[in-house]
Amino acid sequence: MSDPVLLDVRDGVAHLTLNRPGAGNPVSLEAAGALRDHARSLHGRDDVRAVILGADGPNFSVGGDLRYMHEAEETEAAVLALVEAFHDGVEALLALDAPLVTAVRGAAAGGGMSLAMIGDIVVASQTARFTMAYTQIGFSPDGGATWTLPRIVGWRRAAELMLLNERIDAAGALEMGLVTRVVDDEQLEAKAGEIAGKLASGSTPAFGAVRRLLRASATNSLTDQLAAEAPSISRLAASPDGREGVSAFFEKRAPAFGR
Ligand SMILES: CC(C)(COP(=O)(O)OP(=O)(O)OC[C@H]1O[C@@H](n2cnc3c(N)ncnc32)[C@H](O)[C@@H]1OP(=O)(O)O)[C@@H](O)C(=O)NCCC(=O)NCCSC(=O)/C=C1/CC=CC=CO1
Repeated sequence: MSDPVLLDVRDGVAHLTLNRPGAGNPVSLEAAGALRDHARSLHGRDDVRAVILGADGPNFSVGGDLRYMHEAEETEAAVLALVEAFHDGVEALLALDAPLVTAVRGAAAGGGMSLAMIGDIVVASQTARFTMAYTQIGFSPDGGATWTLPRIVGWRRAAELMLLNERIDAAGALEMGLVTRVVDDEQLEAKAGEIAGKLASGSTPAFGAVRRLLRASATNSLTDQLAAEAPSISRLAASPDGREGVSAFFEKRAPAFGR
């Protein structure tokens, strides 16, 4: 059987593609493991300066593979194994300096929605529809959704998404701030590629610092955050990219980062 998640690196951008289109790209044990392994393989690669996580077919992902969970003999152990593989993949993506663009068409349900939400930039097509889905089958969320969603849309709306499981269409997702860009269905890959391409020509260490600082801000006090920002900016200012950025400013040219 083909790889449930494809990886292709070209022009500084790693393309991760969920590849079970006929089944709606469920997060199966195989898919979670493949996502984790591919994400880990990107670590230490200087040629990866942005990542796009998208999906083949009409749906981004219907979420955790309910058939696997339903048929498991030891349900708790089986679901834990699946969630741990899934979470290892999420952690591996979050640990990269390279920013993450998620590209969503069709359904992003349960773990599929959680996965879409870890993008730094989330692009949706007109067909996108999001639902937390978990509690309607008696589950609690995973994939970091109880962390990301309150920070993206606020506690009140996050609670509603997780308790009522309403389907949010692309316009609703844009209005709520779940996504920042909605494009025609046939434009989705091009728009995600355009954004990732722009990010890939930027300063990857600076983007990595932004990702870490933003996440740390969720639990840091302002004093702690100031203490984290100071060594970060000073280290980056003295780095090759920082020096190039400032030189380019004075020379009135575009900076050439990380080459
Ligand atoms: C909103 C839907 C995602 C899409 O609705 P619709 O387009 O109307 O399609 P359907 O007719 O409902 O479904 C098409 C077929 O796909 C099967 N299917 C749908 N979801 C799943 C799934 N999650 N696992 C397995 N199979 C699924 C569905 O049975 C249909 O098959 P048949 O044609 O053979 O009948 C809608 O489908 C929907 O609401 N789906 C359920 C969403 C859901 O509950 N997802 C799981 C939430 S829990 C979770 O995500 C948990 C984890 C745990 C572990 C690790 C990782 C992630 O998450």
